[in-house]
Amino acid sequence: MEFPVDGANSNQKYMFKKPDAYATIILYEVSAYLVLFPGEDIAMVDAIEFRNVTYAYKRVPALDNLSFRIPENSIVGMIGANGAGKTTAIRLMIRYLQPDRGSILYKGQDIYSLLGKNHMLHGKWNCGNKKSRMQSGGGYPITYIPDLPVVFEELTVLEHLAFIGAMYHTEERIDDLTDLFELKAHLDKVPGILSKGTRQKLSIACALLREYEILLADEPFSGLDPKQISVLKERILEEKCKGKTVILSTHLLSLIESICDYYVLIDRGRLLCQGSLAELMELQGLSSLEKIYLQLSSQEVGETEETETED
Ligand SMILES: Nc1ncnc2c1ncn2[C@@H]1O[C@H](COP(=O)(O)OP(=O)(O)OP(=O)(O)O)[C@@H](O)[C@H]1O
Repeated sequence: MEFPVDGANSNQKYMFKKPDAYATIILYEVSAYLVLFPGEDIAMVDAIEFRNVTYAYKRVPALDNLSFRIPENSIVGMIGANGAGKTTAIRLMIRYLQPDRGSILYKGQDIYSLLGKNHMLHGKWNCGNKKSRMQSGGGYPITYIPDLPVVFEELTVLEHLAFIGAMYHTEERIDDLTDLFELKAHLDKVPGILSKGTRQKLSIACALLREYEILLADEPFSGLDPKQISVLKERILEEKCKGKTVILSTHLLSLIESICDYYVLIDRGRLLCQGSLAELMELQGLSSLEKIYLQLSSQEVGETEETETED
């Protein structure tokens, strides 16, 4: 590798005879950046960050001072027992619910600061064309596969897709998605006569139809046959290759172990642990995600039982 030498152009930024000196100035600039922006992680940006989030449904506590991070451009598995708070965390991320305490950040910005209050709930902020959304600062580009498909009972499969495609100006994707999820034979049917798995595929196609940066998927494999599970896994990996972030809430640990880069384990609304599989395996001295989950969740139950007995 050649480095610029003195004399050629005195206005050039780095003029050193030795590679060491060149490297030194780069190190100096990186260090200066870290001093100026100590909270910034150059290598890993957070797509989403929960900071001490607490949420209760009236008097039912669901999340308790929960903090975790979702690294950008990764596939993240959100894992926890029934009632642990995964769906609640997802509903907070899509701004369907609002935290009682704490904050949720999207790339370092409070999710509620991203667009005006009038656009906060139920996807209203998505209205308008692509250009106006870009002009409004890029908005909050999250799409969502709910745990139970949300459908309009009177609309056919094609009408669902045409409606959403028209809203987001992405009609051109309908053909590919109906092909991919084998929906072509069902285009004229209303949801009431579809099988559970086909309703789920409609829900997935609706979510993938729009432009987004983060895909939140709550039990997305529910009801899918083995071929379609494989199709969805492939599609999720492709989305990551395109720079997207995917958050998967699921109980199917062995299924997601092959695709997730990072895990967030939740128990009764609190964080059990988070990290890559390698980090978690090293930390816990165990060889699989299932073993880690079973070990940590049984520890937590044991601790609680002890406390309750003492009381
Ligand atoms: N609409 C609601 N009203 C009252 N309590 C609720 C409501 N939704 C959830 N909860 C409670 O909040 C807690 C967290 O539930 P949540 O659905 O977030 O758990 P989860 O981890 O998604 O569970 P699962 O794996 O069974 O889907 C539970 O105690 C649940 O009973």
